[in-house]
Amino acid sequence: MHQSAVQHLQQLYQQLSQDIPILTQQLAELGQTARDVKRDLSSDGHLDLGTYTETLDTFASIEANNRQIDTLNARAQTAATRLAHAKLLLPQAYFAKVNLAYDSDEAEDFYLGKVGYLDAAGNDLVYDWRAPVADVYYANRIGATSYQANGRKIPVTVNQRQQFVIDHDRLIQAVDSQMAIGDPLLLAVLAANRSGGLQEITATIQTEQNAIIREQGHAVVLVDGVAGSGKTSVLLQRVAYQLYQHRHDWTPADMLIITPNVAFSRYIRGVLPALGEAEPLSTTYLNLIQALGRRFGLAISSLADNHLSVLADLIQAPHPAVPKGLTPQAYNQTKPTDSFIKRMQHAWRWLQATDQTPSDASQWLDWSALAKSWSLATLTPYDQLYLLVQITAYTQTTTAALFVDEAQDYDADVWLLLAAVFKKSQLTLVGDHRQRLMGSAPQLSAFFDQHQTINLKLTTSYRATGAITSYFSQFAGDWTTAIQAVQPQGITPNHVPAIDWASFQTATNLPAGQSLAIITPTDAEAIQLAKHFSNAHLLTATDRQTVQTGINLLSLSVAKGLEFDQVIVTGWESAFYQDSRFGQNRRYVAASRGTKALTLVESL
Ligand SMILES: Nc1ncnc2c1ncn2[C@@H]1O[C@H](COP(=O)(O)OP(=O)(O)OP(=O)(O)O)[C@@H](O)[C@H]1O
Repeated sequence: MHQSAVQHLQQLYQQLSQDIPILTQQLAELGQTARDVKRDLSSDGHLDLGTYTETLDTFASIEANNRQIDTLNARAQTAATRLAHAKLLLPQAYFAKVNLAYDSDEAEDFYLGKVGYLDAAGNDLVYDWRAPVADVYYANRIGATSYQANGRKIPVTVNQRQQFVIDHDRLIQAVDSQMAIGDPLLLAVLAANRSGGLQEITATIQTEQNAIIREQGHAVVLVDGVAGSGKTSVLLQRVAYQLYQHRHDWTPADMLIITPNVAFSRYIRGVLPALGEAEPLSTTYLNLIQALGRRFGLAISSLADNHLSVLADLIQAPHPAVPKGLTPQAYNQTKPTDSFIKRMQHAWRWLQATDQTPSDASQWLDWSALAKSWSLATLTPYDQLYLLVQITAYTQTTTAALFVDEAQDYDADVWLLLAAVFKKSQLTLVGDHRQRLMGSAPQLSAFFDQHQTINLKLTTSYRATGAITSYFSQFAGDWTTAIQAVQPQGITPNHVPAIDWASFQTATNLPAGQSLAIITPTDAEAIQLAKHFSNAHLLTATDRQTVQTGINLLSLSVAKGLEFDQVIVTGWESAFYQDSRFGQNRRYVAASRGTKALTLVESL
């Protein structure tokens, strides 16, 4: 291995190791000074408000003390961030290097890490993977090229692109990436065992994934990607990227991720902290709607039997009669030929201007009369929420960026509501149109302004061996010919007529550290199967636990989005998987959960 590379790592490692105790000490001292200043302040805290000049002196000294506290706080914040970064980088100071030449200047090495790090003089020792210059690394360019920084195009020549495997101060492997066939580091990462939660992928982000993570030209990013193509990983890396881009004005509390269930939220927890960011907010759609409903005084227990799609059209049509509950004066601010929604929005603004808004919006309009006027049997609380959001032009401004995973599973009502509530937020919606397990997925792009929307695809599947990937591809409909595998062939999937569950556990020889999933068609079968096991993990949608080493029992709908080293799918020939409408999709989802081994059991 190159001596200078080894030396460089050791120097950097030494610097980080030295900085950690220094920064820890600095933080403790700053904390002590802040406490001293506050104590002094409170001990002579009486305000000397005698004469006019004394008053001014007192205020000036309060002001000076406040400034001192602000400065101390800022210094403590800087030291705390630097300490956190040094700790994060200690096990792996960087994962890549690019050698770049700008104009006629001498070429220079840029090291890329999970976070950036400066020396005491302010020189960049490690660049953050999200820094503009890192784009040339991920975009896999070599030779004369350019990247964007602060809206400017920076021309540059990439001379060399290297990847590293590092363990603290040991440089284990260095790969010249334009020389390597395939991507040996990617393959090594993909061969690892899977249990616990999803891992961050910073060191091995692929070019097509990088384009999604760094997309900045559109407020709405729609991603349709095949099973195992890294959609969830890309979504999380994009959260981190957007936090970096907006580091002066956004915090993790400004980011919201909508996940299918609690088990999935648990599965992705930990990825952002591993990238040096705090955990963003995540919730299910139902929870989000319930919280929104409460803002309007509505108790929403279910989303079923809603009329949002119908209402979206109805509110665009004229509605001459004054809605019951509203004063005619408010409604008559606009022409009778105007749409219902235009008139209602004007009416709401008029009520606001005249200080007449209802104290309880949920009780304001006569919902059953309104339902009747539209020939609807009823307006559910969820319908009422949609109408109130539209009428009051409500926008959730506290969410700067919204992310939705498994987007294919949501119906039109969801997109109608999210598009209205989050019209000021950046949206990233990822899904796979073939992974829908019931009902029919609406065309997502129809709900957003096409000028603000970009549609991107991911067709390389990283999760599984070549054999498993080609096996599940046959059920992927229009994706079948597009899906590409990157991993070696591995073991061919295995069909068996039945499994004797009574003796299965003792007969199974699962390698240590590996996870095995037994995927049943429904929860009831997973619960039934659990009776044969003494220590299997039963996973349900509301569980707070996630994938574990050893045996996991779960239904297909819970298995969605998750992955395991080995997978056994039960009932492969049952009506559930032979269903004429959804059988293929179900098989595609089930067969794409295993990374190394797949067994299809014909019976339940
Ligand atoms: N660039 C990458 N480097 C390393 N691992 C990757 C990369 N891209 C994806 N992976 C791995 O591939 C697996 C699948 O990723 P992920 O779960 O994000 O895919 P997905 O498209 O959301 O899958 P699905 O839709 O099938 O649930 C994960 O183990 C992830 O860590």
